[in-house]
Amino acid sequence: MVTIHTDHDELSNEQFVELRTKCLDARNLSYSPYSKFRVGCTLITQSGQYVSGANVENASYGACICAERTTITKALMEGHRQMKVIAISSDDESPISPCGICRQFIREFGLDIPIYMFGASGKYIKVFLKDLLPLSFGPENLGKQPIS
Ligand SMILES: O=c1ccn([C@H]2C[C@H](O)[C@@H](CO)O2)c(=O)[nH]1
Ligand SMILES: [Zn+2]
Repeated sequence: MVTIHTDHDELSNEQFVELRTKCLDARNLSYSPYSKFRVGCTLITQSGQYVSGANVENASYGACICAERTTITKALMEGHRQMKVIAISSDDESPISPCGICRQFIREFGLDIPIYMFGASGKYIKVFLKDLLPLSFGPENLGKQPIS
């Protein structure tokens, strides 16, 4: 069973509120004319910076990119290499969970990354990557450390 957390222990109250606001706002960045399913994402880097993104769809449906991967790629291209937490939101009241490909993408940053999932009204759950992707394949299997 996945352990579901309801704390935000690794963040101050201010950081948590900012994360929630930015993550819900990030839905406005979504380009999702096909599914009309807006997903926002915000991550906090180890240095405390916030990076946001959203899902980007394409007329060739298979080319769609999830919010998590646009955001992580944006952060990497801006020079950030370590993330403290990542958060996602949608227009659903129930928090949504990252898809399999995004779980693997987050895995590159370590097993202990907290993933916040916000419902549209701000209620949330938190899970750890290792619980969403048990027995995962990662950089260590290729003799590498998580991105740093
Ligand atoms: O965690 C998720 C789940 C889905 N989507 C996007 C992909 C697609 O654009 C739309 C519907 O699947 O939602 C994300 O961005 N993140
Ligand atoms: Zn995904």
